[in-house]
Amino acid sequence: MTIKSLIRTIPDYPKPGVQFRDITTLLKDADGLRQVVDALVERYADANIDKVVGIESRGFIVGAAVAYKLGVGFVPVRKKGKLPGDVLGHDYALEYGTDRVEIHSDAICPDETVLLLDDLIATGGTAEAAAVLIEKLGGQVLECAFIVGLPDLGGQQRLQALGYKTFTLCEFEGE
Ligand SMILES: O=P(O)(O)OC[C@H]1O[C@H](OP(=O)(O)OP(=O)(O)O)[C@H](O)[C@@H]1O
Ligand SMILES: Nc1ncnc2[nH]cnc12
Repeated sequence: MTIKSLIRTIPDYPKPGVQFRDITTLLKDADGLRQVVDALVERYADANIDKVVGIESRGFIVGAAVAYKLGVGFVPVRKKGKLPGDVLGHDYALEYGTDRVEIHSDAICPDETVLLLDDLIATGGTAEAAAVLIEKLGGQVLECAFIVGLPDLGGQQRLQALGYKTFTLCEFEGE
């Protein structure tokens, strides 16, 4: 089965009007999980990546697997107040609410090449906030990669307008 066909849609979650793209049905499928990790590892195998940054919480799952297979370290970007050390933070708006993400100040070294990974891009606010944090630490964002893109919500265009490259494994458009 394709990656897209393994993603379940839950209408009106967590708020009326939101079509929630649920990747747990993809992750629990051994072949689906393998397809996702292998496709991302193949894309970035020769890109000289130093770190993979994954965004809480769903970005941790695929981010850690990809970092392991690329043979590089994994860095979590977390929601506010969850990281124990000295942090940098950035506020952002969600499709349904607002939040703040943080990264450990010593997580990225200047000039490191970073792959930013998350499960899904909607408005792009979360990924933009994470990319800003990586750059504040001196890292270079090679690309922002996602399992799912929701082009109707404009996130990829938003990141591209800011100069970031984006990549998605599948998209849900007008559905
Ligand atoms: O492009 P955006 O509009 O910023 O939205 C995308 C973000 O929203 C979801 O995370 P959520 O904040 O729901 O947290 P979770 O992964 O812990 O469920 C998703 O996993 C992305 O991180
Ligand atoms: N429609 C959606 N489905 C799953 N996760 C999301 N995060 C933001 N919007 C989302």
